[in-house]
Amino acid sequence: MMSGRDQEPSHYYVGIDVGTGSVRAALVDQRGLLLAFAEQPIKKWEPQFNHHEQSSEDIWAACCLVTKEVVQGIDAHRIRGLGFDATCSLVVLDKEFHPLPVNHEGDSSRNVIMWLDHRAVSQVHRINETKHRVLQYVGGVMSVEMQAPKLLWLKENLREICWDKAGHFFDLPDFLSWKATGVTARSLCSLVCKWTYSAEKGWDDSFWKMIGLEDLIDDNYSKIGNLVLLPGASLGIGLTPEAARELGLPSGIAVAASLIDAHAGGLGVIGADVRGHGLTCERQPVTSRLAVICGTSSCHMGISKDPVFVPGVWGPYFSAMVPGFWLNEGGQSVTGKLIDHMVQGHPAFPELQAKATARCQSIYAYLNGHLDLIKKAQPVGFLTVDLHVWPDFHGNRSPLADLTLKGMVTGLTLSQDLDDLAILYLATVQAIAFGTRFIIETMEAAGHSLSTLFLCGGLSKNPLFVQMHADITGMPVVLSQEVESVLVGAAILGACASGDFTSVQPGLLHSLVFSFWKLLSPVKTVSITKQLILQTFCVDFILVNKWECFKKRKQHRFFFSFCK
Ligand SMILES: Nc1ncnc2c1ncn2[C@@H]1O[C@H](COP(=O)(O)OP(=O)(O)O)[C@@H](O)[C@H]1O
Ligand SMILES: O=C(CO)[C@H](O)[C@H](O)COP(=O)(O)O
Repeated sequence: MMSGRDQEPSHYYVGIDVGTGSVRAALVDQRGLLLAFAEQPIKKWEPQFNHHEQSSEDIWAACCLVTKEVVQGIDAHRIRGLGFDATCSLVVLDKEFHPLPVNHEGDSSRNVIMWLDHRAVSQVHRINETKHRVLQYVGGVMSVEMQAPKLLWLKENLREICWDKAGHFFDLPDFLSWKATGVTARSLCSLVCKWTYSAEKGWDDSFWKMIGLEDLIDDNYSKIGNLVLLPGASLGIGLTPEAARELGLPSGIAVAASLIDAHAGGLGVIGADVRGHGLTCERQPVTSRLAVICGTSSCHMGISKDPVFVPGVWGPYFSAMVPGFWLNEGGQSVTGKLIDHMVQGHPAFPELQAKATARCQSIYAYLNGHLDLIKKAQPVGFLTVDLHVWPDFHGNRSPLADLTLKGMVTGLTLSQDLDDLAILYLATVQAIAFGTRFIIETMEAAGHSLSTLFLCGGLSKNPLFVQMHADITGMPVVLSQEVESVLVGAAILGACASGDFTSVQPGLLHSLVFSFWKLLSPVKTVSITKQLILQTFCVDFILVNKWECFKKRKQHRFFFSFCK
């Protein structure tokens, strides 16, 4: 273990994070400081409603561009390791590793079914009807966003142009590590969380037979992975000369087995050193912390020493994020995407854009300022006394685990002005925070004991989003000093693979604060204290009432099925 953040940097690590909307890279030194950052948008296609596709070539090209940018001017010999994280989208390649189409149009450049794709509704329904034992480890109900239903959809819908020709099905994080090293080993993180693999028992043949995908068992599961490594393990002999040329990195540097993006974010924040901020979690085990990674979606990552079975919450997954710990992953399929959708779809959006541009502000900074203005002396929560949003516009991932649920807004008027847009935005943010509270309460009812939230991801840059999560959950929210914590998580993988660090976390599993994380993830802000909750008592009262309504979501589900 290396010591001290005062030590001169001698080693660098590159982290690459592939989100839904963009690829980001960072150069991180051995003190955990982020020295350079670059971002590049990636292409997305929605050829049909609920079909979402990407291109693995386009994603790789973006990885190359951002990596070259962050290592510019750096002594390449000091770069010791590379780590990837990515969304858990499904990449399809033929036997020669060329892209295959995942669409009826036969367009092979679109060879990725994105994680938020909901095309496989009938397939997931049939998978869930089997009640197979592997379902116990995904919260009791498999999500349409996981890989088994998508594979079944490909077999049933694109047999000739895709399924029969396929040689390799990768989770996107594993595709990236293969592309960098030529090694087809899969990360335990991807296989356990999205593919029904068990860290203890491996693949379950009976599951694949029962759902009609027995052909995947052939050749010892060679198409979906038969060599499984812990995240951070070094792959083969490192970066191939071809990938090194494309990325602008030295050939042969260590490349790590990857993580899903939410898990990299969790790894980047959950062990932060909180000493000196008066937080109760300072004296509590790391299992009292909930990492919430908020981007296009939000993922709620809680760990435990023993498996906890939480209905409607994914997991328990062993060693999928922090080695030796079980992971439960709650989630909301659209959060950042929902806020963008509500704001961009409002008639006053062009006016908002113009006003924000005139002030050189982001639309969200402008909206937050506007809410401050219109609330006058009142707490901001009063603005949504009559307006309520139901956030399940893309189904409910957790804890209801019901993809058929829909979104709803109540309390609409004929107003179309900027005030109206700002209030709708606030109600949406609140609804998302209520969703988080719903997940937390469900996890606690099943045995978790949580006291503190650790937020990261694009939405954690929005002070209103952070504050609402604190107010509505009643928990302190900790933000890491390094806002790009997901990238820090990816760089931790590279640091581990290089051999400079022995593990993604030190051996002392029960220590309150992990020293490795202390090194990599210092705390900047404790955004709310109990005192602040008291100051906003009136808001709290309204939020409590809203919460009572929100909890009645099961009735909402009934309403929808009744109308069908
Ligand atoms: N500074 C910011 N203020 C408010 N919202 C932000 C900010 N930066 C990003 N976001 C929101 O975060 C979401 C994207 O987060 P990000 O982590 O980049 O997503 P992904 O990893 O899914 O690509 C978007 O909905 C975007 O509007
Ligand atoms: O299911 C996931 C994690 O387990 C998805 O990868 C994640 O929700 C998508 O990430 P993001 O919202 O950051 O793009």
